[in-house]
Amino acid sequence: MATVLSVRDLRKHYPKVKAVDGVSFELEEGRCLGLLGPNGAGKSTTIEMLEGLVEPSSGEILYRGRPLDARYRQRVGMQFQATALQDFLTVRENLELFHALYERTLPLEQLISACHLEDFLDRDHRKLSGGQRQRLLLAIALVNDPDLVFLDEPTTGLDPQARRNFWELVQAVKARGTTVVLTTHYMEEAYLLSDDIAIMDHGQVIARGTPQSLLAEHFNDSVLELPAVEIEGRQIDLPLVRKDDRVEILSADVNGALRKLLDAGLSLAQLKIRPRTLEDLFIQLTGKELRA
Ligand SMILES: Nc1ncnc2c1ncn2[C@@H]1O[C@H](COP(=O)(O)OP(=O)(O)OP(=O)(O)O)[C@@H](O)[C@H]1O
Repeated sequence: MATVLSVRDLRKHYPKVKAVDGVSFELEEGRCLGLLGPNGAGKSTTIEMLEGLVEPSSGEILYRGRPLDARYRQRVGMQFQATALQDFLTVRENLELFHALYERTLPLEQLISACHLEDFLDRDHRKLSGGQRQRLLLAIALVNDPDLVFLDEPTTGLDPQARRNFWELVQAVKARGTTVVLTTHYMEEAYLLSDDIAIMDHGQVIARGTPQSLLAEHFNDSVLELPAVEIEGRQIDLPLVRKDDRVEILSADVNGALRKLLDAGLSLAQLKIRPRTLEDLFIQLTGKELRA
């Protein structure tokens, strides 16, 4: 597999904050890298430097072995914020505007059908729903048939159905072999779409790997969950974590934990057992809850 992006010791220091402070990674062709991290971790600044929009303080970014240049700008796709859309123009006119900026493009009708824009082509973009707007912004990101596409929190603010629909579109983009860099606050989204995950905090990458390898590396236990009322007032020789009206028990020996709960006379009718998730890993590594 060819390396699409090589990032070495990338930094962006502002007078009062080290927004990005020594990020290095390689991204292989056709893979999706999910950048995760709490607010202010440096994800957007990293993406903006990779997009060529923000000048790094130091470090190196190579695209297919060469520094970022005019050719790079023709070959990458960026999902802009809605502010990049032109007011008073329809969806089709906005698409045409971006279409005209590139030498190599996908036929507009193909983009319209891939991103399901048919029903509101003649509407002013300010009259679109959140999901429709994100689909338009994705279509614009794909207008130049990019080799590498950046999606910065593409589903923030969407309802669960619109988010799932958007994931299908991203999976279709991946199926074409396009390399993707994604930032997200949704762990389910990261798990589903990313081949590789980089968790950032304080401007640095603090964990990197496939979702499965990260979980295997950091956890050997499962989570047993019971309603708190089941446990109240009982002595149980297990590490318990109170979460609102539930209690979580972390155990690498599920059989042993179940025996102890039964010996203590608990009803296990409402017991849930789940494997560890990316959300658990995120909280363990950053000490922060996810943004709602
Ligand atoms: N132009 C700027 N001038 C000064 N500080 C900045 C600038 N841009 C970003 N920062 C700071 O750099 C840090 C990283 O910001 P960044 O937006 O990259 O984080 P993020 O991980 O994308 O956060 P969020 O999840 O909230 O979008 C923050 O402390 C932010 O306030």
